[in-house]
Amino acid sequence: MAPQPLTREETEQALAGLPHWMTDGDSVSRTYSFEKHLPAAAMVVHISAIQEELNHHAELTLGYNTLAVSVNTHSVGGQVTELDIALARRIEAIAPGHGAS
Ligand SMILES: C[C@H](O)[C@H](O)[C@H]1CNC2=NC(N)=NC(=O)C2=N1
Repeated sequence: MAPQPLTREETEQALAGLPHWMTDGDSVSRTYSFEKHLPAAAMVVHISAIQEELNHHAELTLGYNTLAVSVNTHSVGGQVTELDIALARRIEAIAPGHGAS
């Protein structure tokens, strides 16, 4: 069954439990900072493994010591669904282990 798009209010409620994540109404996103480049790159690989497990994939933009994550659900026309929130929660859970802040 196709996931149901969340309203903006539902999205903001869900993000209340995910500090530093934000929404523009069409996606949820967060930018992480690192001390160095390689830990940021390693977190990309770790996120990629989670994404394959969930079959849900974010846009990941790797900078020198930053990693920007942005995700929405393509199958419902690029809206936010619980699948995006679930991925954001999984990413948040691994972030401290990569020294991301
Ligand atoms: C065929 C495959 O299941 C789909 O393309 C998956 C893969 N990853 C995905 N990722 C995201 N963000 N949205 C999707 O709708 C989506 N669909």
